[in-house]
Amino acid sequence: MVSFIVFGASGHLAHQKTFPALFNLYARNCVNRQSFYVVGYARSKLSEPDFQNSLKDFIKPEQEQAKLYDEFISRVSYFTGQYDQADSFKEFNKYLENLEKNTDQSKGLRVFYLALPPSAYVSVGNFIHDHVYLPDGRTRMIIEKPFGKDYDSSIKLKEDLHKKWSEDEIYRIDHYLAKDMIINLPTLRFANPHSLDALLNNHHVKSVNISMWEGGGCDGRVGYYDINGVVRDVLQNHMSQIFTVAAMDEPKSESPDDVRYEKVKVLKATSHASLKDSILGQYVSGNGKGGYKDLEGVSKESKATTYVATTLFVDNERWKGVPFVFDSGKSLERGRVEIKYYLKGKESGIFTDVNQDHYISFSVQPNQEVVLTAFANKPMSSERTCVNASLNLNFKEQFSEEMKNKRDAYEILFEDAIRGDPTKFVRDDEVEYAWRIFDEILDSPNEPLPYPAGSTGPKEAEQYLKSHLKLIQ
Ligand SMILES: NC(=O)C1=CN([C@@H]2O[C@H](COP(=O)(O)OP(=O)(O)OC[C@H]3O[C@@H](n4cnc5c(N)ncnc54)[C@H](OP(=O)(O)O)[C@@H]3O)[C@@H](O)[C@H]2O)C=CC1
Ligand SMILES: O=C1O[C@H](COP(=O)(O)O)[C@@H](O)[C@H](O)[C@H]1O
Repeated sequence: MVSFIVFGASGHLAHQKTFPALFNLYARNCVNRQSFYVVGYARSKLSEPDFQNSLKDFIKPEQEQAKLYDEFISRVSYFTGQYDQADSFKEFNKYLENLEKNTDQSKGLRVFYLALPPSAYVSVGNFIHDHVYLPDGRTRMIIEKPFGKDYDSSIKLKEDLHKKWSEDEIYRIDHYLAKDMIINLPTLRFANPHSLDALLNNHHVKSVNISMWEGGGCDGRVGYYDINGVVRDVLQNHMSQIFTVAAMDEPKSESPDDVRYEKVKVLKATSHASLKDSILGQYVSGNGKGGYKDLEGVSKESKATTYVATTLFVDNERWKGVPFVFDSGKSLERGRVEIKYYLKGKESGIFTDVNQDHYISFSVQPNQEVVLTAFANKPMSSERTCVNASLNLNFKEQFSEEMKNKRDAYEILFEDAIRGDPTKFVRDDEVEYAWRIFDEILDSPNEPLPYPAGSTGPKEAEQYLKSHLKLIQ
């Protein structure tokens, strides 16, 4: 039997992401339906039917899933409790034992998911361990970013959690690790050593651009965003994770630890971001959209950064000398996430007269696509006429059947946590090294550079990207 317990069940994330993902797992038969129970836990005093009803607007079953939805909801219950009182957890243990009473309790698994502000993690983690913990690897705790607010606080959080929990019981979510293209990247690279991965090193690559552009602004999240900004929000976590998968060497095996060992090796060999070599910006009104400071609750003095461009180097054999340039922002022209490895031009031979910023790109969203741009001779031309061409692997076209059943990242991660596979979760040392890399640019004393909402970022970023990526055009 699996009991999946959602702390903070009354909140935004639980409704938006957690319960819909749990329903999908159930509907797709990815869990044993007969022995799967979901319990919402929060302080808000809600009756079970009221809580179940509150999920209706968020879970969107297909027409033919109506019966499954009712079945799923009948397995969702709700418990009102505190996060800082032992009595609540003692009561909760009785509640869970009662729920699990008709099953073989020596085989039961409890997965605790903390959709809570991080300030509650340690207290809740301690009480779970003291009062509702099952031994023998049958308890897992999933936590959400942010894992601290800088290097020092992340170490403290780790140490506090490790007083009771072993590392292999803690599952730190970074949902980017469960995006299609990121899951696919090791296969695309290491299963194709003579083609794709053969290109990905400092013999062929002159620079790498990891971009995470968001079309949306910070509406509805200013309380969180104003103290965190873009570096804490996405660069230290999602973009670092993309970076490690994009830069790592082939792991010795597919075991979670071998994979994460290679990712950590990259982070350890990586330089630290500096304020001197970064562009930090904040959106102002433009293109018919309001600016960051126009949002309710934002002070006119706010220095929160909503745009960043920065550059890192990896000091290892594969990547020595290749700049990894990151750029990310809110309220940009469009949303797109991609890794682009820019390829070197020819230095000798018969084609040195043509040069272009050719690249191999892995697009994470909105489309999942691998593109290799290259020169070709113009067809039907008897003379040598180099033109730009491209080789494309578009997931929607080549895997049309599979892409019809697209799964949300949370669904994939919950299934992995239930199965006990931590590969797509973040290990403690990954978090620490990533904080260390970005510590200097977390809180800049400088005024962020303005850029119009709906644009491509601060005007200074254009030149920055061009020169750091060594672009010709
Ligand atoms: N929302 C999102 O899309 C994402 C959120 N996250 C992370 O997930 C976690 C939860 O996010 P979200 O659901 O948006 O947060 P909410 O603000 O909605 O909080 C979730 C629940 O936690 C309880 N809560 C709120 N404030 C406190 C507090 N100060 N102390 C203890 N409990 C509190 C409330 O439940 P009650 O009072 O009923 O107990 C609330 O319903 C956060 O760590 C966030 O950073 C990560 C990625 C995306
Ligand atoms: O964690 C976060 O991620 C989202 C972007 O996730 P996506 O799956 O929609 O690309 C980001 O908008 C948000 O600010 C951040 O907290």
